[in-house]
Amino acid sequence: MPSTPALAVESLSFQVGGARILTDVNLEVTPGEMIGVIGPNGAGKTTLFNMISGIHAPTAGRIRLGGTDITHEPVHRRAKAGLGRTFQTSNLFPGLSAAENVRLAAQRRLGGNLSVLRFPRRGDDASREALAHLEEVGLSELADVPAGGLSHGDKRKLEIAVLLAMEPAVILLDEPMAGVARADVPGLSEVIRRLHRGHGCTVLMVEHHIDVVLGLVERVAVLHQGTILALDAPGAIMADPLVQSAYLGAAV
Ligand SMILES: Nc1ncnc2c1ncn2[C@@H]1O[C@H](COP(=O)(O)OP(=O)(O)OP(=O)(O)O)[C@@H](O)[C@H]1O
Repeated sequence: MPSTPALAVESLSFQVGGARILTDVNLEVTPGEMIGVIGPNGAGKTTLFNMISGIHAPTAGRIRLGGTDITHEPVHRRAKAGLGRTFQTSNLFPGLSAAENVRLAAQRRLGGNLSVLRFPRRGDDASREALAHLEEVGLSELADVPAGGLSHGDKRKLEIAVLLAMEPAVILLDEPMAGVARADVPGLSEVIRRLHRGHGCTVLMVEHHIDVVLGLVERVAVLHQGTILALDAPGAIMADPLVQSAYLGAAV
C-alpha cells in the first residue's frame, strides 16, 4: 500500500483579480524524498511556497501535511505541525550569535523557557544540541559570531542548523543559493545533501541553480506559467522535449 505523502498539494489554484498565478497544481512529496521546483521568473514558485507555508490562502485546492489538511491553518500552526521553511531573505536574529540562534530553536522544540536574556548554560540540552547542529553544518568555529556578521553562505548554513534543531517533518528551502558566493555553492550543496540523505529529511526546494537541483534531488517539478509542466527524475526532465522547448532551451 502506498504510504501517505509527507506533503500533498492538491488541485491548488491562486488568482488575483483576473490573473491566474497558479492553476490546478498537484504535487506529492513522499516521506524522505527531496523534490526541486524549477521554472522561469514569474512561473509561480514563490507563490506556491507562500501557499504551502500559509502566507497566502489559495483560491482553490488543498494542502496536506502528513495526511492532515492544513489548507486553512495559520503560519504558526503549520510550523507546529512540522513544516519548516527558509526564506530568500534571512530570518535569523542578526544580533544573536550563531549558537544562540540554534539554541533558541532547540529550546522551543524542547519546550523550555524561551529566554535570550538569561545567560545560557553551556551544558544544557538545548546548548549541547545547538553546538552539535553547528558542527553538522560546518559552523563550529563561528558559534560565537553574531548571525548578522556571517557571509550569505554561512547564514544559509545557519538557517539549516536552525531547521535541524526544530526537527520539522517537511522542509521548504526557498532559493538556498540566492546571494551565495559561487565559491560557497559546493559547500552549501553538501550541507543540503547531508540534511536530506543523512537526516532523512523530506525537502521541497525552489532553486534557480539548475545544476545544483539536478545533483541533489530525486525528482524535479518544472513550473511554467503557474502549472506543473513536468515532474520526473532529473535525467528524464533534462531529456523532456516539452521542458526543453518551454524552459531549458531558452532560459538556461
Ligand atoms: N499577491 C499578488 N498579487 C499580484 N500578482 C502576484 C501576487 N503574487 C504573485 N504575483 C504574480 O504572480 C507571478 C508569479 O510570481 P512568483 O513570485 O510566484 O514567481 P517565481 O516563479 O517565484 O519568480 P522568481 O523566480 O522571479 O522568484 C508573477 O507574475 C507575479 O507578479
